[in-house]
Amino acid sequence: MARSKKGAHRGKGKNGGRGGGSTGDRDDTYRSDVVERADMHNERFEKYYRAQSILTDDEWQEFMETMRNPLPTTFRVAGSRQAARLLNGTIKDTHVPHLAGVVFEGESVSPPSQISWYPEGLAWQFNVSKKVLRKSPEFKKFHSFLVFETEVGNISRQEAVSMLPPLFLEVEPHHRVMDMCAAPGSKTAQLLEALHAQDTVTASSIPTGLLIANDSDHKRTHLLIHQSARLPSPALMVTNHDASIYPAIKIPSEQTVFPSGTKPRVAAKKQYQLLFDRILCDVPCSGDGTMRKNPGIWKHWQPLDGNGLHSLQLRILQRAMRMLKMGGRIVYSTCSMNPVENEAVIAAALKSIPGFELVDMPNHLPGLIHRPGITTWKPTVDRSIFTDFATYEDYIQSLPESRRADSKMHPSHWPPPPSEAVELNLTRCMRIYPHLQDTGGFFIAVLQKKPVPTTAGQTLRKEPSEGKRQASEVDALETSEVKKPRLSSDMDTSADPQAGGAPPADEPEEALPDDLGDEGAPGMDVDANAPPTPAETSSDFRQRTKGKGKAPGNADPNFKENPYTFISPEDPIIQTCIANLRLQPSFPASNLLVRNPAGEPVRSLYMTNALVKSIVQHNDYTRLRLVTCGTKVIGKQEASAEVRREGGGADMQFRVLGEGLPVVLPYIDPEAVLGADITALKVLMEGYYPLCSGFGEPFRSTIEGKATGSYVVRFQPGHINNASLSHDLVLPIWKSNVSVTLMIDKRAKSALSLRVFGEDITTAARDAAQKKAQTTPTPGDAPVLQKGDALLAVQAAAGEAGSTPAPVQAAEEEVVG
Ligand SMILES: C[S@@+](CC[C@H](N)C(=O)[O-])C[C@H]1O[C@@H](n2cnc3c(N)ncnc32)[C@H](O)[C@@H]1O
Repeated sequence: MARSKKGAHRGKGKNGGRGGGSTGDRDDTYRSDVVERADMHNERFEKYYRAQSILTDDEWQEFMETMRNPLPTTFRVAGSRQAARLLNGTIKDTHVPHLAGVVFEGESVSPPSQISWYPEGLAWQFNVSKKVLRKSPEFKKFHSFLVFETEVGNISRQEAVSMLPPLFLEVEPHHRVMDMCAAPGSKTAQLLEALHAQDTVTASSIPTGLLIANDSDHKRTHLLIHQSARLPSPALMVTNHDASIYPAIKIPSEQTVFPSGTKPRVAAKKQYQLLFDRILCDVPCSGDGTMRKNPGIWKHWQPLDGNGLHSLQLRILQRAMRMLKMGGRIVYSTCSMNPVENEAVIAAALKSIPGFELVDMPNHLPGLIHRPGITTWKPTVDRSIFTDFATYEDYIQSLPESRRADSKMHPSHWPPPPSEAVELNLTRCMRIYPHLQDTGGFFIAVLQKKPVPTTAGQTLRKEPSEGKRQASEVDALETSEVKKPRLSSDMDTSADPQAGGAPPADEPEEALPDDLGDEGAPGMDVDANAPPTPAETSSDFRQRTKGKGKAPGNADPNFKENPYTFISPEDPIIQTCIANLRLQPSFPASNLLVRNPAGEPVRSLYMTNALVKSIVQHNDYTRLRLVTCGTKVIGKQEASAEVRREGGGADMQFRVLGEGLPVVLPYIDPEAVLGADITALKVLMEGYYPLCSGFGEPFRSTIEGKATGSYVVRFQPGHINNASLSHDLVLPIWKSNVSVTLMIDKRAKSALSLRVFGEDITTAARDAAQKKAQTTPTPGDAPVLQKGDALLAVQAAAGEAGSTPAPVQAAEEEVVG
């Protein structure tokens, strides 16, 4: 077996809670090494939640019983909407009918079913044992399909409730979106998909909006990069900050949307603070809603974790509120059922920053069953679940004076007085309990920033500022004044200018000062668009035109990422790329950047949209702690020895990368895209370097007539034997002297092969099968597979590349978990 079925279980994540965890998702913080059912008890848990009266006595048993049952397997068809629809069609019309009527050991097994509330039926669930997945040929095959499509990012294995928050944000392609606590990134992927709603099956759109995915854990930001590589986006930035003190981001006036009536004095300023239309606060929490997936929590759960996280959760939400545009929306979510992490945070945030309201969205997702937020609760002041103090004052009075200052409890742990709770509309929050729809436990609140009416027809024109710097938010001129949060000393952020401390009540709105000294616009204004002079070397030219997203001063010396350097469109290498790749004049060449200390286009070119470029150019990337931005589109192809011998290579250095092709495709001259059919695709699948002479006509003549280099091929829909290509497929190839290579990752190739040909016909699969045949162990003595072996195991599972029993089990644990 790949891992032990028994053993100790870690009970707490980072940051004192689910900090590293997430509902579902590929997240190992609370690895669910199996806990015996008999051990699924925790007196403190029961006592605490009984005291909260969140459920009736009748429901309590059902709730507790469901908490002890394993979760169904759930997944979401991911990627751009059109592509997702196609794959969903395959699941619905091909896989599910095959799985209907399966009988295993005398019992019928239900096929996957669509999650009723997920839009367009793109999310699924099924509840079958590992034994069925292993032994039933039909389910084994379906499982292989899931493993492959998960590997290449077309399917996201995600807990059902974890899919909810992005659906309540209703992101549109022009929105400026912030995901405050984003790693590992399953919700980030959903937000990106919404930003890319205009994508087609083959081509990506370039949204005018923006998604910043942030996480305070540097290592985990790399999970975000991995996750988002599945939907390459020029509109993405990944940052590494403590969300509760997220810095103000500057944007120039041309990226600012001025509401009508903006004072000329304000509009004339050069820089403003970027405000967001949508912010997700999926905050670190104690995670007791994930107990079904992470049964180790049973052993360690205690309510002081929730008490301890409350302050951080509140500060993150308050920071989000200060970065929101008027009319903008925040979704606050946790996978905890504890009111101290939920309604208490919402109530304290609403009280500390006026001008916000909870949005009532009970029927937003028809079919979703949830309960209203609660208006009163009983925090415990110690581990023994002492919940008898009705107010903070009662509690603090009970302490000897000498201990009061050390208390970890805050007034905001307690519920507001009943009339205030009604005023705050806390019942508009949404609570999801496991027994309602066989899910994990979850909490969601949707907040909106509203204009604050003052006298007839007028609104307050007060803006929050970034501490002493008076950074204002011109996008939201008509917002409320922001009061200093009523937090106790350890939560008070006003001393930190980046934490958004509140301005004096009468501070007028101000744009950021034009003269930012060390943070002014970087070097692109140095005649960057003048073409290279005849005397100038490429390198000189680059020095002159460099537009690094880095400014001196204010920089964070501990931030070690490479700088971001925008390359001038006139750069000789860019010009060569444009010519060789046949990119049309509309190609946004000025949005290409490189990431290396020298700022030279030596390996990969990334593409951003205009807004991301603007942010990179107007902010010190070390202050932003920018881990990545945009998406890789063009990469250097080392010329083969053969090409170099022939004197070639210099002109052929760059090619469109497979991952960047959807972004670049709309700009490639259609005449330059080669046409082919499913037969040519089969040849390219079956060999690493098939000879040009091995293709049928007309593709053979087309490709034989081409010089060495990078090309893009559009495969038309069609059928051969049992294989079927139902839609256009566009892929990059590399033509050498006499052969051709499909330039996609071997896992993507295998997934594609399974989808189109019904089996893995790739060379990698054949090689793997051969290798396995030579080393097949005797049953019972099988090797433990590593993560990267999963594909191999899947081939075995699907019976397509030899079969050994143990690796199949390993693959199951990768996906079914
Ligand atoms: C519940 S998880 C987020 C899950 C994520 N939204 C998803 O759907 O994949 C909470 C995340 O918050 C991060 N985190 C903890 N404290 C933070 C802070 N102060 N600022 C930003 N992120 C923080 C943790 O590293 C963790 O990745």
